[in-house]
Formats: sequence, C-alpha cells, structure tokens
Amino acid sequence: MKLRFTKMHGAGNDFVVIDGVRQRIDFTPGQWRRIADRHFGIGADQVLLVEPAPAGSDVDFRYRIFNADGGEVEQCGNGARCFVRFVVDQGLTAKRAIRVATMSGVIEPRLEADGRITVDMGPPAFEPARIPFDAAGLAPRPQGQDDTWPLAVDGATRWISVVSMGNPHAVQFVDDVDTAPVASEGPLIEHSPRFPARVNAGFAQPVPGGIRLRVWERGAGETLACGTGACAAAVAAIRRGLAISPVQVHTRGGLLSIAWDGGSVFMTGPAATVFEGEIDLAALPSPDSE
Ligand SMILES: N[C@@H](CCC[C@H](N)C(=O)O)C(=O)O
Repeated sequence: MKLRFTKMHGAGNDFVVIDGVRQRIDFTPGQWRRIADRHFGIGADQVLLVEPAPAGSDVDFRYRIFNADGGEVEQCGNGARCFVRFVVDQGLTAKRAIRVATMSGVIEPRLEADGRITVDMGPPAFEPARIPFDAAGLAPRPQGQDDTWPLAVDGATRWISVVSMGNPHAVQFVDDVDTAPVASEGPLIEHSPRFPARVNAGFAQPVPGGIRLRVWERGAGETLACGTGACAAAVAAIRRGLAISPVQVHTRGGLLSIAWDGGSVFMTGPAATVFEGEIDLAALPSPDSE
C-alpha cells in the first residue's frame, strides 16, 4: 500500500505533510522517525499530520507535529504556514483565515494576498514552570523587561531567556551567529536537566532592524529556520531592549517577520510546496519492532 505525501518547506525548515482528513493515519514513533529519515525514508525536519477538527470544537482542522526523532510535540511555526498552503492547495478548505487546534492550543493562520502566511501564534509565556524550566537555586538577572537565567553549559555560564511559544525555547544572544557553538552546545542545552521536557536552543545576534538567528531544535538538530524559535527570540530581543516590533528575523533559510505588542505574537513568512510523492508503507518498520 502506498501513502501519498507532500514535501514542503517554510524558510528552509522542511516537512513531509500527510492528509489525515481523507484517510485515517496512526503511526508509531518509529514509523514517524523512518518517514523523516533522510537516508531510509523521505527526509524532513518534522512530519505534519493534518486531521479533521475535533468533534464539537469551533476550529477548522487539527494539526499534529512529529519531530525527526519520532516524538510528537506541541507547536511548529513554519509548519503552521505550510499547513495553510497544504489545506488550500489540496482543496480541503476554501477559507483563507483558518482556526486550527494544536497540542498547545488554537492558532489562527491566514493566507495573505502576496502568498505569504501570517499566523497568530498566541501569547508567549515566561514563567519557568510554563516552559518547563527548573529554576531552583538560580538567581535571574534582569535585562530590560526580561529575566535572564544562568545556565551551566560545558563548564561555562550562558545567560538565557526562557520562552514558551506552546513549545519550549532557551534563547541566548551572541556577538556572531556564524561562529556560535550551535552544534556543540545546542545538544547540551537541549538535554540540560534544567529542561525536563528538553528545549529548543536559539542563538540570536542583534542587527539593524532585527536579529540573525540559528536554532538547535529539540528532536531535529539545527534547522535552516525555526518559526517558534524566531517568535521566542524576537520576543526576548524586544523585552531585553535589543529590537523593536516588527522584528526582521534572518535565518539561514529565509526571512521571517515577527510582530509583538505584548499580546499574541504574529509571524509572517513564506510556505512552499516542493513536490508530491508516495511512499510504500512496507518501507516503514512494523509497529511491533519498537
Ligand atoms: N521547526 C518548528 C519547531 C518544531 C518543533 C520543535 N523542534 C520542538 O520540539 O518544540 C518551528 O518552525 O517552530
């Protein structure tokens, strides 16, 4: 049996998108991992599953996110834009403004006239328990409106902002993202015992009009862009007094614009379809093999 999929990207953060509206899809973590595998599967940073709205809800769809490591997670900003492009292009809706349920609540994306997509990502949260971040015994250092926290990383102290965009982010500001230790310290931050649910580790550099950003993503490694990471870093930059809204976020895969006035975070950026295909379900590991 074959499974149809659409390969998409949002600013280079790439996705396999699967229609779970017209068919019922229920894979194991090992099967999601195989689909995302760049050597033995299709290859993606995340796999997105579009499902019908939960019964009795006031939303249009449900959208689920699986990291390349097979784990299901709460939120994905670049994925939200690709989700809209997908449901419109596949004829699953005629709407341009859509309400969609995610694991971390309802978000509201809309397709703009220029083809870009703006997503109301909801408000950020900063309280350590909401990340979750174990701040026991740590003294925060105020910077502007922000609290920065000392995190021990490989014998050094990194001063991080903790932000939840529905999913967890640790953002630090660096002099030059090109030389930032993303590949070496990113995994250490992701797996720090201070973050019981692990964390996405952002490295941001203030530049005129915005920030440059690289993100080591939980469950996926460094990606060319991270939408929720861009929201978290832009909000941290605004709170620290390093940027003003709207913040232009330059990632290695493209530009995202993040607006925040203290309420919902609005993210605007591109979403593109690369190709469609089908994968033989026999290529996936059996559900019992885990
Ligand atoms: N690439 C995404 C974030 C995907 C989930 C993240 N890796 C996590 O584990 O929270 C984005 O564009 O936001």
